[in-house]
Amino acid sequence: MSVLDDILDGVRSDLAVREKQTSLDDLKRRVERVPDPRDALAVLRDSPVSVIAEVKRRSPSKGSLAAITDPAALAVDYEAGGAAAISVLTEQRRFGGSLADLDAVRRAVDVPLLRKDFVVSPYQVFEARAHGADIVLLIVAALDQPRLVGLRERIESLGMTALVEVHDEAELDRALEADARLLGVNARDLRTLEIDRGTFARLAPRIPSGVLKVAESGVRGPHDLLAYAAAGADAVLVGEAAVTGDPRQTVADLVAAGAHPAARVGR
Ligand SMILES: O=C(O)c1ccccc1NCC(=O)[C@H](O)[C@H](O)COP(=O)(O)O
Repeated sequence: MSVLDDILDGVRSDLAVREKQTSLDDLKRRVERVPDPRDALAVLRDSPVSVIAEVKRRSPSKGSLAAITDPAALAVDYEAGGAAAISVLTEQRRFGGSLADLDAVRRAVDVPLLRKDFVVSPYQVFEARAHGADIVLLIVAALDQPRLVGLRERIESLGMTALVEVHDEAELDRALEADARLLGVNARDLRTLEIDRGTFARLAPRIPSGVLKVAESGVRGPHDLLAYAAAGADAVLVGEAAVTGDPRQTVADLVAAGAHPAARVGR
């Protein structure tokens, strides 16, 4: 069984428990009391290369990354550093995240929030909206095509934006067929956990110009952002480097690199 399959098994078990605790109707009622989602596409388009910083406690590839006792304080640092959006990992078993983290971050910052999880059901989309997310991750490798399309439509019908994540050419074709408007290319192979930073440059030429491109994973510092930018990235998603260093400074350095004229080369 691959790491991704193992994660998905756990996600489905945990989801079944939550569905028993809170009905879909209750979730929908909660959604009605939550302010409208932010226009994440407009925000991400606002600077040459935007930075999405991630609240990431641990990971299957690295184990524990940082003792994040206060996710809200971390998010405030990210926002102060200039992050255009913040990604909150809500998967519990392998990443140590939770919807409580999403709530805490939502209360603390105003930038768009990404619910970063392994979404397989409309219930999780309603959860994301009820807990203040503006963007929801859809991982193509975790979904068959009808489900991918259905979830993307559900996310957009609730006013949110779908970040559709791919890792290879076949997944990219499926994402485009599903009308993805915000597309993430993950350098990390979720089945083997290997990182290949060349993945973005390989796939980017096949992505239509109207689609916003996010380079995910493996960003260690400004040099990686500039390399992704040169290959056409509109935004980068950074987790490990942000939580293991000085979060505010790390993000500020990336934001400065993303705003530099050199970041425009190749775009
Ligand atoms: O991070 C992992 O080990 C991982 C393993 C299996 C599935 C997903 C995983 N990570 C999710 C991500 O895509 C990253 O958290 C995100 O792109 C940031 O990556 P990084 O900057 O390399 O921490």
